Amino acid sequence: MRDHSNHRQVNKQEAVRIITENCRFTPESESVPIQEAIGRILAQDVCANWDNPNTLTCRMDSVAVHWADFEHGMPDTSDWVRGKQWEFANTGVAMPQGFDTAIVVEHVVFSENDTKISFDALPSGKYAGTSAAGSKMKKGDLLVEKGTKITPLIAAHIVSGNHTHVQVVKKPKVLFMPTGNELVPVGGEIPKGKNIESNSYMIAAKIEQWGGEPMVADIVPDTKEALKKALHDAAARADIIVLNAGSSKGNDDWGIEMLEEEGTIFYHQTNHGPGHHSSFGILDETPVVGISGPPAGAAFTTDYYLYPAMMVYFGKNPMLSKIKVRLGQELGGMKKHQKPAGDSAKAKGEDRPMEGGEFYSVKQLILRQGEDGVIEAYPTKTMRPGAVEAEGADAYYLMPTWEGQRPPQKGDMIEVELRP
Ligand SMILES: Nc1nc2c(c(=O)[nH]1)N[C@H]1C(S)=C(S)[C@@H](COP(=O)(O)OP(=O)(O)OC[C@H]3O[C@@H](n4cnc5c(N)ncnc54)[C@H](O)[C@@H]3O)O[C@H]1N2
Ligand code: MOO
Repeated sequence: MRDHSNHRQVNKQEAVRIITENCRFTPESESVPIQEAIGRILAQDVCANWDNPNTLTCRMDSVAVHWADFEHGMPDTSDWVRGKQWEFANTGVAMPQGFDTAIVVEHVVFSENDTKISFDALPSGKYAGTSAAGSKMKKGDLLVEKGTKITPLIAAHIVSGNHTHVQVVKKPKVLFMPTGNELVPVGGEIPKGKNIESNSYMIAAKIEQWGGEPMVADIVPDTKEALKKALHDAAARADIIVLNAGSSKGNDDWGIEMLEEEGTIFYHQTNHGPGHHSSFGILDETPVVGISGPPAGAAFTTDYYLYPAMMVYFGKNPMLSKIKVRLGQELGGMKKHQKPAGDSAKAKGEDRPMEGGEFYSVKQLILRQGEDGVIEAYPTKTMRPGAVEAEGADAYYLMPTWEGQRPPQKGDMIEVELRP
C-alpha cells in the first residue's frame, strides 16, 4: 500500500492562493468580428477611429436659428422665412448649413400652416441645443480598456468608434482528462461493472461558459504509464489540464503520484468535503487542477478551483464573490464529521477515519430577501454541492465541523460565496 502520510492538505483559501500564484500564462490575442466577440476579453485598448459627431448636430427635436438674431433679446419674427432665418432640425442630425443654435420645438409657437413662427423662450447662448463635433468621442479617445469583458453594450460602443473587429485574448484551451478503467463513453450497452463517463459533458460546458475552449481527452486507463503519456500529451496541447478521478487512495489511483513524479504538486487534498480530493500541480509548465471522480464532487470543485485558474488566464479576479447573509433555517443536525469517533451507526471500517484538525462541510444554499430586506440563506432539498437536487442554488457555504464548533443557528450571519 502506498504511503499518503506526506500528502499536503490545505484549506480552500490557501488552495486558491496557491493556484493564483502558480498559474502563469502568456495568452496570445486574435482579431474577431465584433458580433462574435461577446463574452471575450479585450486584449488591447480600443480607441475611437473618428470624431463623433463629425459636424455640429442638433441635440433635440428643434428649430435651428442664428444666435446673432437672439444676442440682444427676443427678435421680431413676423417676417421670418423658413430656410432663411429658421429651419427644422431633429435630434442627432446635422445642423442645417449656417445655423448655429437650436430651440426645442416645445418652445416654438407655429402659425396654423407652419409658415410663421415665434418663440416663448430664448436660447442660453451661441450653440445652445447643439452638440459640437467630437463631443461624444474624438479620434484617438480611449473607448474601452484592455481586459474588459465584451458585453452587448460594450460591443455597440466599440462599433460606434468605427471598428468592425476587435483584438481579444485567445480562449484558453482547457483539457478535461477522464481517468478510470471502469469508465466507458455514453451510448449502447454498458458492460457489467462499467460506468458512463459523464463528467466531461458537465465540465466542458462550464469551461465554455467561463470563456475557454474545452478539449476532452480519451478515457485514460488506471496505469502509471498510460497516465504519464496522457498528461505529457495534454500539457503539450492545453493551457490548463483538469485531471479527473484517480485522486484518492485506491490501489489504482495514480493521478497524484504521476503529478508528483513528473511535475510539481503543491497540495494533495483540501480540508473540505465533498471535494476533499482536490489537488493542484504543474506539469511541463501547464497547471493541472485535480478533482475527484464522483460527479457531485467534480461539479462544484471546478467552480472552486478551475474557475480561479481560468480567471488568472484572463487577468480577472479569481475569487468568487463573498457576501454576508442571514441563515433563514437551521442547516440540519450534526454531520458525519462532527460526530465523536465511535458514535457512528456504521461500522468503523466503512467510514474513512477523520484526519483531525479543521474540516469543513460544503453546503449549497438558496438566497432570498427576508421581510426586513436582509438577504437570507435557505438549504436546498439536499445541501450537498453538485447534487442535481441542489442545482439552482445560489451560494456555497463552508460549515466548520470540527470538535468544539457550534453549527450556525437560524438568524446567525454567515459568509457565503456566490456560484460563478
Ligand atoms: N479509502 C478511501 N476511499 C475513498 C476516500 C478516502 O478518503 N479513503 N475518499 C472518497 C471520496 S471523498 C471520493 S470523492 C472518492 C474519490 O475518488 P477518485 O477521485 O479517486 O475517483 P475514482 O475512485 O476513480 O472514481 C470514483 C467514482 O466516480 C466515478 N467517476 C470517475 N470519473 C468519472 C467521470 N468522468 N464521469 C462519471 N463518473 C466518474 C467512478 O466511476 C466512480 O464511481 O474516493 C472515495 N473513496
Ligand atoms: O473528495 Mo469527495 O468529492 O470529498 O466526496
